[in-house]
Amino acid sequence: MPEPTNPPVIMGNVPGSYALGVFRDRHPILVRQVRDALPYPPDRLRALDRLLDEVVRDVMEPLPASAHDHDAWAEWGRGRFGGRWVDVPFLWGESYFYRKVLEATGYFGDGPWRGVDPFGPVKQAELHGTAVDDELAGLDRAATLAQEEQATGVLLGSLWGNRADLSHAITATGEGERVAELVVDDSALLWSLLGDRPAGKVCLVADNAGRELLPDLVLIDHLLERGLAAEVVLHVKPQPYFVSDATPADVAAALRRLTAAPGQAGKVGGRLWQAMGTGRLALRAHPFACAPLPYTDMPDDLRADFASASLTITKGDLNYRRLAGDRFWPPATPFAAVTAYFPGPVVALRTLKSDVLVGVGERTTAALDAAGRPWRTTGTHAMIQGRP
Ligand SMILES: O=P(O)(O)OC[C@H]1O[C@](O)(CO)[C@@H](O)[C@@H]1O
Repeated sequence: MPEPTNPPVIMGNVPGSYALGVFRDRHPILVRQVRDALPYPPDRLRALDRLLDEVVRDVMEPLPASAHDHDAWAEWGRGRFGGRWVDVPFLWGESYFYRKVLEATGYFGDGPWRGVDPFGPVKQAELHGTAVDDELAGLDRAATLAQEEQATGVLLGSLWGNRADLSHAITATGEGERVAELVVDDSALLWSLLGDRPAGKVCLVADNAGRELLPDLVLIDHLLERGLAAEVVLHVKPQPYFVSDATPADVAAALRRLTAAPGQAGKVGGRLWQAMGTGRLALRAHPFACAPLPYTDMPDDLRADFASASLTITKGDLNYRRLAGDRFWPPATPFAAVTAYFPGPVVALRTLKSDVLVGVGERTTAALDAAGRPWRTTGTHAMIQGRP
């Protein structure tokens, strides 16, 4: 398949655009929420106030020279510091924003706030909320279904779990009803990639913790239990990112939540706990997971990991943006062409929360546009999109 010519990168400064709204509206709210979420001391509060001022004045400052990753960001951000936040690529600017939040809270510092997740309180509230109780109880009902329905259920559970994203929730007006009909449905391809050959390694590149990670873990258990995967590597973020992105600590918390639950949920938790102990389920938190770069730029060790998998499943909108490239692709551009660089079969499970879209025919986009309600950035629509 010929390589498509790269269309323009999504920038933050397009008037009226989704990206501009994230910089202008969401980021200041988020800094204020972080400020109020934990009892920070005066120096951290001052640092958070400086960050708030920086995003409101819209002048991007570099990381302090003492930051452990100062040089990497200086290189990635060459020519950008001192300029406006909105004038950088959307993906780059959002990534840098979350890095600056961690700097302000002292996450990497030498003080007592080192390693304290600034988004911990919202993640914990979600994980221990009653919505999760209900969702876990649903696993008992699902266990009575026929095998094929169970498989569909765990896949759709993981897919729609992506709506539970606490960064999107900040400015979203209500949850918005989900539209059951998928924009793209390559689920048959996914099952055939898993079932038509001896079970191998599956990489699952996770997105959000809590209400998304729990159904991801249920999907992983399904793959291991049904012999569709011999081993699973669960990729998470090495540090807090995009509010609710899953870190190793969030995986541990989700597994504890599962094992403490009654019924099927507890059984799933017990099996996965054991799988972690034997290495059938491995955790990886590669630094590249928080880099402001698309997967085309992935380092060799990560490439080798994906290359050795019989399937990589990526979760969520941000991973989709990194997989396809955060660009204004004509929606009909084939997914297979855009992801040809990826070192193995890949399937993306995503609810649509940003402008990137490929592999969707003109008829479908026209019909969705004609329905007269926003669908590309609201998380109401979803897709399962892959290539062998
Ligand atoms: O949790 P997800 O599905 O990766 O979505 C995160 C999304 O939230 C945003 O930060 C804001 O909507 C998007 O830029 C991003 O793609």
